[in-house]
Amino acid sequence: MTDVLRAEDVHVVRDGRPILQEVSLTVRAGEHWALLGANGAGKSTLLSLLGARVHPSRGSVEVLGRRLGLVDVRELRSYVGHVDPRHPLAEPLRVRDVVLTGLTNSVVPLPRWRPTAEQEERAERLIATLGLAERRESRWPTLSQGQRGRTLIARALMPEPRLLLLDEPATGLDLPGREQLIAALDELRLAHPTLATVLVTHHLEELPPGTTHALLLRDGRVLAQGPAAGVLTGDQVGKCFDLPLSLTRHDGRWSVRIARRT
Ligand SMILES: Nc1ncnc2c1ncn2[C@@H]1O[C@H](COP(=O)(O)OP(=O)(O)OP(=O)(O)O)[C@@H](O)[C@H]1O
Repeated sequence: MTDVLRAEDVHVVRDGRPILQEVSLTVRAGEHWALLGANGAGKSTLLSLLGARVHPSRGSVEVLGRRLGLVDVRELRSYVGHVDPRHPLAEPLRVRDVVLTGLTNSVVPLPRWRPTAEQEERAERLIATLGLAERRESRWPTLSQGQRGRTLIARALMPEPRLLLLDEPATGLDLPGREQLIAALDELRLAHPTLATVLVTHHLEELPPGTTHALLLRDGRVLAQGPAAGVLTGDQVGKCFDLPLSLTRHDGRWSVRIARRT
């Protein structure tokens, strides 16, 4: 399988403080990674690095064989969809127009820019895949947080990225919103079999059943990584959060609780 992303021995230092240390990660086409760790462990920093928004202080990051620092970051970013729940949209754009801004990588439509018929068709298909067909004409301020999240995923997919980065996409969602998001992510996996994803979350309950791999970060270092079944265990996740944990998996979904002493 193709390497979509390869980070090797990456270090990030901010204000003289190490934020990430000795992080290596390879993501291949069709893999779906969960990135877990306590507050401040470095998850968002790692995601920004993978999305070519932050440069490593040491080590290398390659997106589709192109090395960060040696090629135009705008070119690298065009291969990566980054879904940021803090998307700074203030204007009352319609869902379909927000989705189309994924092509211009702008917050609002660029003046005089018009999509082609194929681009409009792609936007419609993604809107349908993300379960937003009935909302295509709704305006941003009238959308629920879950609908906004799914709109941003469709937007990030417009330029046909090979890698989709999702930073806590279920934050603030109610139960139906969270479940719709998880179903939409699984649908996406089936509709785009070569797409790779990296999803940051605090809650294992938010992981889609299609999650194939996991990486646990602790204090800026990789505690464990690899196929999800081997990494998402009570023992490993417990070490990551410094708690005695018990994990179970049912119908592809994970749940976690404090382990009871016997
Ligand atoms: N711009 C910055 N300058 C200095 N330190 C920073 C900067 N951004 C983040 N940090 C620090 O880097 C560490 C990792 O932050 P990061 O946001 O990557 O963690 P996280 O695992 O995503 O945390 P959370 O779960 O709280 O979102 C934290 O200690 C944070 O204070």
